[in-house]
Amino acid sequence: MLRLAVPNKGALAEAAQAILKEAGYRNRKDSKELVVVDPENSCELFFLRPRDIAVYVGEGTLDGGITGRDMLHDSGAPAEEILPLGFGGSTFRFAGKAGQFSSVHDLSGLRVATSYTGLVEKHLAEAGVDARVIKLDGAVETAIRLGVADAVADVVETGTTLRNVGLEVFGEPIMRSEAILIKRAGVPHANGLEQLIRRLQGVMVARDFVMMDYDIKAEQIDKAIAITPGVEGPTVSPLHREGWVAVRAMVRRKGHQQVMDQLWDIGARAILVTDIYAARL
Ligand SMILES: Nc1ncnc2c1ncn2[C@@H]1O[C@H](COP(=O)(O)OP(=O)(O)OP(=O)(O)O)[C@@H](O)[C@H]1O
Ligand SMILES: O=P(O)(O)OC[C@H]1O[C@H](OP(=O)(O)OP(=O)(O)O)[C@H](O)[C@@H]1O
Ligand SMILES: [Mg+2]
Repeated sequence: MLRLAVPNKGALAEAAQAILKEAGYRNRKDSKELVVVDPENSCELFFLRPRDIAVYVGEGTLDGGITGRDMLHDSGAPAEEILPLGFGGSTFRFAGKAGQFSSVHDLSGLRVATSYTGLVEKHLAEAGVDARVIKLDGAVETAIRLGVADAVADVVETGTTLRNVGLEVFGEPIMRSEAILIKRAGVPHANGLEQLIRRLQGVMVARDFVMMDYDIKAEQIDKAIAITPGVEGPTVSPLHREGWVAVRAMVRRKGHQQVMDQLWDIGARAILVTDIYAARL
């Protein structure tokens, strides 16, 4: 039985539950359900706070989990990333009053508020900066106005939260984060983990790619294949029309309209794009 940790709240919860559902695992019926048994997939899902997930997985009580890369590094738990999941993207950055700071070195002797003390202390130590790290649970952006800190270090996605309180980021990003699948460091994959990885990869492929079909004159096929090389090479079949072929290839969803334009320009017609419902490459 694969024992898996899933965020029960916060920015990653909904998308983590959605990707597992798309991968064929059972979902919980309501947000009060903390454990779901999924006998068809030999799996047990434990709904936990995102911050605690690396701790459970690092201790070996759970075989795998979904959390943020920043939270994994912050925890210092002996767990490792095995698959980035392509959602929940953010950067982890220092911020302060506009114009006051330009690099991490300006923090020397000052106070930095954060909920990610492990991550920030490590970063400051690596930069050789001696600053005091103040641990807060959340809403850290307010700490400057209330005089608890001189700067903050927090998750930045759109930057709206910072702008709303008149702060701006400074220095290099401390980390680029996204949702990741983790397991305990240095142990072999538990039973069922390989299958989970393959299924999640399949969901990401189905999300990132579309299927493109079109007809084109056989003499143009080399140009067409250069535009739509597919994953392992496109399928080219004869068309019931002298001198024409039908082509089928997977194409990245992003930019597929430009690909259609290029195909049209070299004479492709009947260009059709369809969603991929599920995939296993
Ligand atoms: N606005 C956001 N956009 C994208 N990812 C985010 C955002 N806020 C947080 N995250 C990511 O989500 C993960 C969990 O953070 P989250 O804020 O959900 O947890 P939390 O602060 O412990 O919970 P809560 O905010 O519910 O108290 C982290 O990896 C973080 O990088
Ligand atoms: O750049 P933005 O798009 O504004 O997103 C970043 C904000 O989102 C998260 O807050 P959350 O809602 O998790 O509250 P918290 O600070 O209390 O954890 C994070 O801590 C930032 O405050
Ligand atoms: Mg938060």
